[in-house]
Amino acid sequence: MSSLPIFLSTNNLFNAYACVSAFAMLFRSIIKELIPDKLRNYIESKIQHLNPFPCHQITILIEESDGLQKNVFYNATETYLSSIVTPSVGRLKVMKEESEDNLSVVIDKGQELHDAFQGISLKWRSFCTTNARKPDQDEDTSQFFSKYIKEKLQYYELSFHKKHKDKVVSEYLPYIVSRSKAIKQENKAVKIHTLARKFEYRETHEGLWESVTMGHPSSFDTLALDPEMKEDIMQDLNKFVRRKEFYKRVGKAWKRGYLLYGPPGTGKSSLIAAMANYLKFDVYDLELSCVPSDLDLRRVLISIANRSIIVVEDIDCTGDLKRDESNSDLDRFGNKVQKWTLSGLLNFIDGLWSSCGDERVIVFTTNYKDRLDPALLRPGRMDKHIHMSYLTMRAFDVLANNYLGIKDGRHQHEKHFKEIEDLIEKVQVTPAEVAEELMKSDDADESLGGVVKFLQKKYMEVNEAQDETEKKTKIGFGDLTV
Ligand SMILES: Nc1ncnc2c1ncn2[C@@H]1O[C@H](COP(=O)(O)OP(=O)(O)OP(=O)(O)O)[C@@H](O)[C@H]1O
Ligand SMILES: [Mg+2]
Repeated sequence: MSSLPIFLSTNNLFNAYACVSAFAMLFRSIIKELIPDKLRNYIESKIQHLNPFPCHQITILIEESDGLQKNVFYNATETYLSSIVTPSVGRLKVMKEESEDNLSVVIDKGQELHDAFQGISLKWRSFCTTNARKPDQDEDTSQFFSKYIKEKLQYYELSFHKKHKDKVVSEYLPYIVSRSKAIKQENKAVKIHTLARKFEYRETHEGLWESVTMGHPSSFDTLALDPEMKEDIMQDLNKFVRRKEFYKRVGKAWKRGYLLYGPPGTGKSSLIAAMANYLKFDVYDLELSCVPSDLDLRRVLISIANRSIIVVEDIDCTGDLKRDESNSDLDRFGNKVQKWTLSGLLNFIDGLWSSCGDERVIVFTTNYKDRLDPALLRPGRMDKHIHMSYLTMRAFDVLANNYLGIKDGRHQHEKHFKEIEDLIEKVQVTPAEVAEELMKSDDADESLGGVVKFLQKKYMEVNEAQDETEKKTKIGFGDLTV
């Protein structure tokens, strides 16, 4: 007797609610026609209070497209949701974009996901609706399928308590956009671009650059540099990328120039790769000898994307850097053509053209800083000069860890590390040379022994060279005194 009324009352309750809602809608449309706005708002607010089941929830729809244009916020939502997927989601879809490193996992249609933002509970649901029907007998199948795709609508529903509407719209939704950008950036595969061969012959004005995935494994962890120097470079890069507003305020183009100088094999190119991997910026390897004129140089530099590293390697060897207006060449038809000039390049670094493009890092490398035109070295031209020097003991620790997995060599391999420490300051060896020795064996002791022998040999060579010079000087004096 007692269970029946409860069952009925639940049913009745819903029926009653439906009736009240229908009546409220009808009543609202009548008063809309007949009653002035102010009075109408008042009556409507009273009706809301009369509603026995006030709806506290609000739902936002995020559709994949409006039928014609793609909704970029839908993509942002998809990326964001894939980063907060929990084990409670029963069905997932896996996708991968060509330009990205990682797989992205998105929730499948009909699935729910819960999120929290500044204490607000949010519920997400994924939907996919299709106007499923069979093609008519006389209907062209290709037309049917293109129509079918248009009629397939994917969307997300976001529900939350209506009192949080303002916060969700003004803070949570923009947060999704910025998070999705950051996630895309983290997953992005860094590319290296080189000037297309065709460019040399001026046959094309499009596709100036060709690119491949860089795949260089160098990182700040694997770079054998003194820790303070590493930290300083990383801090400098961090400061640069977050100072958009600062650059705008002080009226400077948002870019940063680095000059890396030092002997071959000290890690200049490795540092560039580490910077690119750290910032997730593409690298544009600018081979200046392929650039026929200042006009082309401008064209090439303008076509470089933002958030990139422009690299000019071995700038001291790049054509006739010191020649300027007289710098001309013959094209394949024998005509005299003006080549790019140093002033053209400098104009792009800090002249009027420098403000084309945002968030760009420009790196010049050289083995011989003293051979560079003073105009390039002038204070303020390249923001940071980084000396890549011969190997120090602290940098060797990084190599030993990279190549042999030795974390604390002074305890594990005390004898060898002591010998290396004694010798390394007395000779000039590059990280590249020592890395070569460390690759010779998988056995740590054998490898370290090889490094010791290599350093001893270098030390003997230094001593012999010194003896030789001293001998020559003595003979010289002898000759003089005779
Ligand atoms: N500082 C370093 N840290 C880690 N590995 C290094 C370092 N320097 C050199 N190496 C190793 O030596 C190889 C050559 O280094 P890299 O090409 O970066 O030198 P470079 O200074 O650019 O030389 P070059 O002046 O000839 O262009 C690298 O592939 C890397 O294996
Ligand atoms: Mg190099």
